Amino acid sequence: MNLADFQHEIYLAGLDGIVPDLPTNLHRLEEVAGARLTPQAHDYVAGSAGAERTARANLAAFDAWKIVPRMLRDVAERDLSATILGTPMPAPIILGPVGVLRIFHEDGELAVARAAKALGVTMTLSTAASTAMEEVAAEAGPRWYQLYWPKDRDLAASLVGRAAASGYSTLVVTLDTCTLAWRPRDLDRAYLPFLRGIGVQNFWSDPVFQKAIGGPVTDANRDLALLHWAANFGNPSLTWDDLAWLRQEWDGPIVLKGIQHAGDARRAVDAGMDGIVVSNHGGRQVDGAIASLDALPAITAEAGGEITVLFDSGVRTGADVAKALALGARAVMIGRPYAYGLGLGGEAGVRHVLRCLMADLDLTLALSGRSTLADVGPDLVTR
Ligand SMILES: Cc1cc2nc3c(=O)[nH]c(=O)nc-3n(C[C@H](O)[C@H](O)[C@H](O)COP(=O)(O)O)c2cc1C
Ligand SMILES: O=C(O)C(=O)c1ccccc1
Repeated sequence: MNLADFQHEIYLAGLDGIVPDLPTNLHRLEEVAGARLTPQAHDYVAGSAGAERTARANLAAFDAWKIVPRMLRDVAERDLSATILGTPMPAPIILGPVGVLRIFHEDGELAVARAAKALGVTMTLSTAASTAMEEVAAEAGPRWYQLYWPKDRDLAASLVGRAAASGYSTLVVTLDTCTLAWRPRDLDRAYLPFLRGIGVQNFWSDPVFQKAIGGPVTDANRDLALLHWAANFGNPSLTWDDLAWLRQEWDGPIVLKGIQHAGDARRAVDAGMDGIVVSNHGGRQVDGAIASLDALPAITAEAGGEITVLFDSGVRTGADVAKALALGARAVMIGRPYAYGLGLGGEAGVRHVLRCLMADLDLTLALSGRSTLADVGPDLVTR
């Protein structure tokens, strides 16, 4: 696959008067989605914590870094493929974990799995998925599993055991959401999809969970199931010491998602972790927190040589990906853009988003004189 092919396809279709169904500028997807999603679902995905200052800062941080292109470097043959934690990728772009995808489209996680598989892109399935992990696995290509570590250790063990058994190769443990933040848009609508029983499928289908509530979830015990879910979902008492237990439960790579401080990156190395995602959850957790891109340089300086550093929060364009790579990330995760793509166009909408971002990245790097990821380093950018 030539990553820039998508650009040629769009221009060729244009000769027949066919223009793309969705905007190719992924910043614009949010506006378009505003007109098409339910107001609750749109506010849920577009919204962030507090006054949404960190969400805005995440985007603005990319504006502060500028790419410095180089010329005459023979960029005719290009290859942006990478192997990240043993997973081969056509480009250093991963679908990050986004829960409750059925609020955007009836095919939810299955549509995302099909789109990702068609392009050989890795998807990360959320613990808060609206489709059970085994069902998603049956349709998915390369896949990672994101753990929201529940209070009950047996339940945690069961979730990760099921993920391993159904072929999820890397465990992504999200640390920044041991409880949901103050999110005014959701509060003002009294909207939480999980309270409506969406995003609980990995629990409903779990044998340890079912045992705790005395059997499979039915209309009769649904309220009990939701209470048990709510009591278990977040685990604010976790500490770094708990990672030793998880390390024993999971044979493959473990990635800690939500790191923003170089000291925590160091602790991840010390705890025997394989990777980290420098992320602030898209500004959905601590409003007023540092922009995720601004946290990246100190973290890669501290631990980039010892642990695989991934990045998310604010990635919308090929230039954004290039900047994160230049500042030391090995790959990026995307979140909101593919949720909008799903809501607007189902499987084809997710494919559109991925092809836009991969083609844009390829063209950005080529026009900057870089044909492989090995050519991308700190000298690509300046402030
Ligand atoms: C609607 C929505 C749901 C999310 N659900 C999860 C989740 O279940 N698990 C998780 O680790 N992160 C979740 N995230 C965070 C994303 O993985 C990612 O960190 C974030 O979207 C990055 O910010 P951006 O989309 O603005 O680039 C969610 C984000 C959104 C927008
Ligand atoms: O909304 C979120 O950001 C999120 O991570 C989440 C948390 C719980 C269930 C579903 C998604």
